[in-house]
Amino acid sequence: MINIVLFGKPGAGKGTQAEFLKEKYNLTHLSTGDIFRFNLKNDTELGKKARVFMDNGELVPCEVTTAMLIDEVKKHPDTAGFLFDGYPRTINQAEALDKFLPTIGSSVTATIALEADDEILVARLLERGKTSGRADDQDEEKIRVRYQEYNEKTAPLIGYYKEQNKFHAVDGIGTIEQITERLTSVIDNL
Ligand SMILES: Nc1ncnc2c1ncn2[C@@H]1O[C@H](COP(=O)(O)OP(=O)(O)O)[C@@H](O)[C@H]1O
Repeated sequence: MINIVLFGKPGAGKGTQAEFLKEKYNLTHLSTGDIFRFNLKNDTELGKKARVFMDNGELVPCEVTTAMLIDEVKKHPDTAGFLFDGYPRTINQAEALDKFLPTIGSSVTATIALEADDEILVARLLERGKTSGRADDQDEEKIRVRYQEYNEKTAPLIGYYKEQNKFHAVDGIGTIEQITERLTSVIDNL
């Protein structure tokens, strides 16, 4: 089983690249952002718990997110592997994943970060906000909160995975195809 964690700031292109990578490597794509948005749209209990945080650009509490993620993983017992997109986003979540995966005889294979400058990313998000309907993409203030959340809570994961020799970085600026190629070459050399 191969488990890849796609890592990057909001707007870095995780979702776009995940679409290609899941096909190429036959992986199950789990995007916590997408799962939350699905629950918001359908007004489920989970959606109700997540809405305030998401709308403000804050992280949803870890217990809620981790329970949801584990539920999703368990739905795919026969998969060739997972492509985690948007999870883990805190050290607490990374530890939870490292504790959970061995219970299904697995572990994180590698973390790949898509890197890009904040200015480029904020512009991308505002552009996406024009069509995505996402409340958190339409307001520069909320985007700023997401970057703050990233810097405070998510960035420390770089050190966490470096210590395990599982961290790889890829330049996230270029055409979609170029970036897919860069990611593919990292995965092929794992
Ligand atoms: N692992 C997570 N832990 C807590 N909250 C999360 C997590 N993943 C997604 N969310 C919530 O869903 C929102 C949107 O997620 P996503 O689409 O992945 O964001 P982005 O485009 O900012 O990377 C986040 O701002 C957060 O509120």
